[in-house]
Amino acid sequence: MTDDQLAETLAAIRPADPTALGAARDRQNRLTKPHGALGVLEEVSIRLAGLAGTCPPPDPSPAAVAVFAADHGVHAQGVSPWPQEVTAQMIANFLAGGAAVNVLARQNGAAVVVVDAGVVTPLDAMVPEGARVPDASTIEPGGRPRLVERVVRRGSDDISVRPAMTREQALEGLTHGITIAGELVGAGYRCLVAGDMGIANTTASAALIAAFTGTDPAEVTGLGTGIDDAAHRHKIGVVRVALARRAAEADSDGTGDDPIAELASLGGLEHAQIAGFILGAAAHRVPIVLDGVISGASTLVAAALAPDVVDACVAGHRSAEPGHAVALKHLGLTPLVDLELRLGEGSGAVLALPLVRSAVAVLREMATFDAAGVTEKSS
Ligand SMILES: Cc1cc2ncn([C@H]3O[C@H](COP(=O)(O)O)[C@@H](O)[C@H]3O)c2cc1C
Ligand SMILES: O=C(O)c1cccnc1
Repeated sequence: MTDDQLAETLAAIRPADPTALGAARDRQNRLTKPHGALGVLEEVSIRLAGLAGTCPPPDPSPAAVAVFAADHGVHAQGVSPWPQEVTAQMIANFLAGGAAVNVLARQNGAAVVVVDAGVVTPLDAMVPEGARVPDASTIEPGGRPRLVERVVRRGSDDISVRPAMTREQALEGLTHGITIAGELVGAGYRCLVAGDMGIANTTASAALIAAFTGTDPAEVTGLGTGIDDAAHRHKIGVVRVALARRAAEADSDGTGDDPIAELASLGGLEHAQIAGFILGAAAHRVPIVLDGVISGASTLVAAALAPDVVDACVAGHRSAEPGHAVALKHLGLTPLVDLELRLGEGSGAVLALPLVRSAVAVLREMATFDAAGVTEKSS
């Protein structure tokens, strides 16, 4: 069942439409500005035209941010200075509207849905009355944040000791993410944002990025929520141990070329759902704005399953985590802003939403030289 849904989604992901891409490039060059003067905004508008298959593309609005939350067994290795229960406490904060992503989403007109993908701490007493909804199709623009429960298991295993989850659990997570993207698109959202919450998830992200890009753990493992030098060295060592364990596992079971096995072994429950969410958005040809190192790592998984998924992605920002830049380079994506953020939750992506809309508005609304009667340069 889940295999079928994944196969169907992967089959639906197609490259950018070359005719719409060409039309958007041509139109950008006829707008009343020097060629290329709007820089990366031009690239974004062309990318979204290719995704929509029409030039100009539709306004990427309204937007919805799905914050996927889960806990990580590798937390036991002392890779984060924060206690694990902060993951659940932050879910309560998201639902009460008090987290950074809530403030930024309110300001930028994005709806927020929180997904429990596998948090260890029981949420019951922390969830406000009426906040739980059965699925994401009822999330309203301008409405209060809601919680959707898609718990595959309560917390992943410690990746430095054993696989984070089984292949079936990784598949189940991917499928939930695909389904949630479909529900939001069905509800009328025309731009999706993937956010994350999970204490210790920068460790699993570093492991995925090292594995998918072949980069040394020292280059992709960062300070996360803020650790000192000794803890950082230890964290790099933990990622190294996880990669060595995975390499031995792949040697013995022959899964070295299987992105789902890689995800199951080194990732987290939220990485699985975020990767599915990205695949789902791409299958529906709706833009997906990426946040920091967690969504970067998840996009590597998605791109290994369906390389054309990248044509649906916009890199909202570049996080201070070093692995993020490595992931973006591997994917060929240029981040829109670099504000030295290192938060996650979808915060950097939500900040970039006005820029994504501006990119499209320019292509839709600017006058051409012909229409405005402006003389073009002579050579
Ligand atoms: C209060 C608080 C709010 C957060 N919001 C996002 N994160 C971010 O930090 C965590 C990853 O960093 P590490 O791997 O170092 O634990 C994730 O939960 C991520 O979403 C937060 C972390 C904290 C402490
Ligand atoms: O890159 C991110 O999004 C990030 C960085 C540090 C901690 N949590 C998330």
